[in-house]
Amino acid sequence: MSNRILIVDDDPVQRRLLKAAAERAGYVTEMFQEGRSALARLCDAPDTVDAVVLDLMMPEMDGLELLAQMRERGMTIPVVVQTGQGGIETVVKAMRAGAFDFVVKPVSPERLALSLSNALKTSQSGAAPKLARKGAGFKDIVAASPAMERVLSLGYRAAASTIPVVLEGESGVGKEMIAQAIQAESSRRGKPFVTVNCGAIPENLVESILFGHEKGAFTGAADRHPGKFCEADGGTLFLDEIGDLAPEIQVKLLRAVQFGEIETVGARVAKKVDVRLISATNKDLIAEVKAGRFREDLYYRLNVFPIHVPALRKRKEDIPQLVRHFTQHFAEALGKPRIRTIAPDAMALLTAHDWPGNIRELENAVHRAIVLCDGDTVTSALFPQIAAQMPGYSLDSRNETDGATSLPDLPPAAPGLMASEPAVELDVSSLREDPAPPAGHSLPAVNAVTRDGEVRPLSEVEEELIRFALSFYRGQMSEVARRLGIGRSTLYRKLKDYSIDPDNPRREAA
Ligand SMILES: Nc1ncnc2c1ncn2[C@@H]1O[C@H](COP(=O)(O)OP(=O)(O)OP(=O)(O)O)[C@@H](O)[C@H]1O
Repeated sequence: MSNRILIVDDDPVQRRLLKAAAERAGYVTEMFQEGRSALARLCDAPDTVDAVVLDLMMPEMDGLELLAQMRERGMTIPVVVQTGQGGIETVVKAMRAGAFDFVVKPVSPERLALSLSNALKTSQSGAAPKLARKGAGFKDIVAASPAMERVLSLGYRAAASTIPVVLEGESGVGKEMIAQAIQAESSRRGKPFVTVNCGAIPENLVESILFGHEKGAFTGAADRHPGKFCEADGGTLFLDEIGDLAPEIQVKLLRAVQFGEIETVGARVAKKVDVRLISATNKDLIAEVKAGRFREDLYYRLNVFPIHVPALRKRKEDIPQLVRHFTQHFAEALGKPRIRTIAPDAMALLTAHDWPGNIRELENAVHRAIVLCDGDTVTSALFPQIAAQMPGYSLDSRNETDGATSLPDLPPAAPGLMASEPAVELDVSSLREDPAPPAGHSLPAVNAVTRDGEVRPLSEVEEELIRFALSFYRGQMSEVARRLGIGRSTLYRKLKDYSIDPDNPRREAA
């Protein structure tokens, strides 16, 4: 059956052009001249729409508003936004709001067809094929940074006993993965590892899900249910989002931890269980205790061995290894063994991004890129959402009709400093970082040669490199100095010499 595309544009001429182009590419179309009726249609039957082509500038509910409303309602239908020449700022906003791609008016039928086919490919590939999780040990955790080495070393120690552990850290940093590794490395390996997301269970069901219920214990309890504590008997219970647990359940949990016994709903006697507890939270638990939302006695019972898992932006050294790891995994999982190379501009972009969604976000971004990758190289053009969020990276509208979101424009053929670096062999796989960025996706590198083919003066190259490093490391002076291999005072002197404003390295200092 043909895919159905919603076209939302207030301009009747544009609507006709888009309809003709989409239908020529084999899609069924539905037309809307403003955002509100399109939203009503989407809310009515979202499953019957495969993609949306959305004009950003419309009266009343504009494209950005419609996009926000769709995301608020949890709709993941891919949206291709279209903008007029020079509307790049709005495009950046739209990409941040989750648009899949953007095109510039008047879009060519070929460009629209390519964008829609990419959008449909990603949405139809479904959820990420999960990495091997059950039984995964410390060896499966990718870590290159000293911060993660510390986490792993604490994890190994925790595995040597049954001490209650609390893993603290933002969502997506790998807390559950570490909990599994602790279990896999402990004497309980091979025993049940049961996960409960305390924040996701409706309040009235938490007690029976955790501690179980007898048949007929309450209306609707048609059968006996053992509960997660019983399921985990002999193994480990992983309590995710522990900070979301209601106060009445906290009391019962305290009893289970203190006495090793649980009270099943509707049962007359308590039951002994042998469960190792690992909890996780992305809240500041001590602040929750201070605010009276989390019991202090329970806090001290659970938090005997705290492990803080840092956010990915605080351990950027892990990013290249993670990118290679996920690339290899998804290339295999999606049957694309041809993908063996990561372009340096892609690696630079991914390393510079701050990853608010941490490793989960990185994993999803690489998954999406591998789905879209038709060649053998992962390029930065496969990460338009990330590029849109990067200060210093510009979405160059001139190349949009070529089907690519291009990154900073540089003299095309001149060999850059980075381009002269040798290929890097990946340690985790046979993947290779490509030393030469493909044409049109040039690295924001410093070129060694002028457009006339002559070597540039050292001072010019140095100045450009310092400006680039300041943007790349977001003005973190110690990091910039360390990476450039100079002292901080030398760096400050050079900023003065070259009149570089560290807060805005692309401009001249005042
Ligand atoms: N160091 C790592 N190496 C490889 N994969 C990782 C690593 N850390 C996390 N992941 C992957 O990232 C994803 C998110 O990890 P995980 O679910 O463990 O995070 P979390 O901190 O428990 O998140 P949440 O708080 O939202 O539950 C998983 O698919 C996991 O396999």
